Amino acid sequence: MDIARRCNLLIEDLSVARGERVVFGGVSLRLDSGEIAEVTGPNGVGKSTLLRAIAGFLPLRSGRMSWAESGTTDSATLAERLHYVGHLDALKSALTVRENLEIGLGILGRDRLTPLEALARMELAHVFDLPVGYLSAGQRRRVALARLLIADRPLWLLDEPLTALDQHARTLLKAIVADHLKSGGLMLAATHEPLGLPETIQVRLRAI
Ligand SMILES: Nc1ncnc2c1ncn2[C@@H]1O[C@H](COP(=O)(O)OP(=O)(O)OP(=O)(O)O)[C@@H](O)[C@H]1O
Repeated sequence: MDIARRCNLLIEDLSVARGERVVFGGVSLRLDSGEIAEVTGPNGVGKSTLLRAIAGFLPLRSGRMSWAESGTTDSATLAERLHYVGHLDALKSALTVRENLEIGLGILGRDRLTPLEALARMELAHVFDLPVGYLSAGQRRRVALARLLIADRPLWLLDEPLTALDQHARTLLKAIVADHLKSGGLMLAATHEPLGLPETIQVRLRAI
């Protein structure tokens, strides 16, 4: 990512409903290039719902959301600027890791690392040609996270990114997140466990 490109995500007074029920309301947040926020709160309070709404998978009930960039003439939408990694890994078990990552290329485009380079960054190059169905839960998670490194998208939305990762993989993830933020990226994570990165903005959701 071009360090000269500055971006920000502005969320104002957001509320989202699932079915007839309003899950949360009054959520506001401003996130600028280089910043990370963690969304916390008890089970069922709406952390995943908030990330999915920002990703454009769920409609807003009320409130506003905007994305701004400077230093680029490309007027992409927010959906084209984000990576979303849900708590389900969205990998196809019958396909190899290589094939799964190559499908991602078609959807996300590629302008950063190759699939093999991205996998090597997550220290999993040796499983490149194995079917995903052969992998452990933590290895699957690492493959899903490797996708972040293939297409250069400034906003990362990660739902419970630490799930199934051992201590070493957590350290790898923290390093790629720190690099992303240093190069002007933004990240919003829904998590029960803090990632432990400095100056993290806290968004605490409360039951309504
Ligand atoms: N597809 C759905 N249809 C209707 N309600 C849903 C749906 N998915 C989730 N919900 C409800 O929305 C609320 C928020 O769920 P969400 O998954 O966002 O919570 P969460 O804070 O991420 O929880 P957890 O910590 O358990 O992951 C819950 O009450 C849940 O039952």
